[in-house]
Amino acid sequence: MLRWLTAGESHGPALLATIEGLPAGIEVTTVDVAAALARRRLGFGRGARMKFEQDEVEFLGGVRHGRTLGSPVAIRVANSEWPKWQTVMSADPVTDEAYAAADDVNAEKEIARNRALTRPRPGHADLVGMQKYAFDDARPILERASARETAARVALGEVAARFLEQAYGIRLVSHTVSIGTAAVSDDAPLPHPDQVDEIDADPVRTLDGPGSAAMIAEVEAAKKDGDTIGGVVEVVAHNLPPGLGSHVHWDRRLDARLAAALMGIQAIKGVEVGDGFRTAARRGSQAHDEMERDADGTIRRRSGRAGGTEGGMSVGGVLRVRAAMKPISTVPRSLDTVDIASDEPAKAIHQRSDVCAVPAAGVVAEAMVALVLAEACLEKFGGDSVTETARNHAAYLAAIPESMRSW
Ligand SMILES: Cc1cc2nc3c(=O)[nH]c(=O)nc-3n(C[C@H](O)[C@H](O)[C@H](O)COP(=O)(O)O)c2cc1C
Ligand SMILES: C=C(O[C@@H]1CC(C(=O)O)=C[C@@H](OP(=O)(O)O)[C@H]1O)C(=O)O
Repeated sequence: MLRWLTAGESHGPALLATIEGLPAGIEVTTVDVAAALARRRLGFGRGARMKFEQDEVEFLGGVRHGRTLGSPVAIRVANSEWPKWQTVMSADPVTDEAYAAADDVNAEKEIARNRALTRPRPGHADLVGMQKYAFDDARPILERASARETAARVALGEVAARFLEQAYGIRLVSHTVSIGTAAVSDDAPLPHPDQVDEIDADPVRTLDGPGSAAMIAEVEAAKKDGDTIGGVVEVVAHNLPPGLGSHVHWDRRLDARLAAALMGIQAIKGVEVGDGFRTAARRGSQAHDEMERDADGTIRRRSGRAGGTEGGMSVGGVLRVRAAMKPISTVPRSLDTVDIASDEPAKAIHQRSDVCAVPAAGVVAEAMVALVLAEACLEKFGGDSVTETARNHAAYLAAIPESMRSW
């Protein structure tokens, strides 16, 4: 069983992430995790924070001399913002007098920062969070609702991705498919994991030159209008074995688990496995992946419309999932809301924010897919060391009769 959790607030001292159930022997270092976190900070349209955020990483447990021990892995990702927020986000009680007495040139700013946020943003967690958790201030809600938390997931996702590659040769890549109405061309080839650096070098994380220029223009136009913009990202995983997940129960279906994991990312409002919604508009003869035997007798699917799952199981080879992100809800030109302190109509809170975080969402989606696949692989192959689970994987593949081999 693979279990993982994150903790921490956007302006608290740090985020914490822990994962339990990974085997021993995964090679992973703080440099790997820091590199993954740097990828999440990328992307045209992100706010000021990403320019100075350091995402300092520390393993607190579970790794020794660059290899996992089989014990829970614990990772701390520091928040560069913490020094400015120590009073506002103090775990222990702080009085107004303590603010005033603070030997701090920013004392006034801190007092301002601590004022109750009473103009909830439509589209953010503010109002419903205040109702549910009985706060008259949105601060305690937005601090955890913030997608700052995704840094912790990306840290864990990197450990999962190292594991998948070392044990089973599974590799992942993500890219941006569209921002606003601008999209990569329909016939653009699927990205390969070898192209990650090339994708990351593009301001919106795509390999499609004209698509990139059009998406950048969409972000620029939104920014100029004091607006925000969303889009669609895709994650592609290579070299999957057949049979991850199961058809026997809804919550064991790999597609269901991927959908839940992607939908669990802040601001993701739609998930597609393979051609998903586009398949719904096709006839059956054009919707499925017909099979034939290759010259060497291996069963080959002629297309990948299903995205690599049938019956809730990976079919083997390439997996392809998409996630649709809504526009950021902290809209600079501010949406109408109600001030819950004065009961008056008001403009929603506006604090520093991203205009577009779609490229970063791709990196987060990649991490979530890695975590789901790591869990599904461990269910299928078990093992307490990388060597043991790799051996089980090889034995499973070798035991599939030749007449049924499909890759
Ligand atoms: C990578 C990433 C960055 C985000 N940045 C912001 C932001 O700067 N401002 C904002 O209001 N929302 C941002 N969001 C979205 C909010 O966190 C999200 O809309 C909010 O938590 C409410 O959840 P919901 O949209 O899923 O309903 C971001 C989301 C992601 C995935
Ligand atoms: C901090 C991150 O994203 C944040 C996500 C976010 C939100 O509301 O989701 C709001 C902003 O936070 P802040 O008020 O600190 O600028 C973003 O910067 C991050 O991704 O690391």
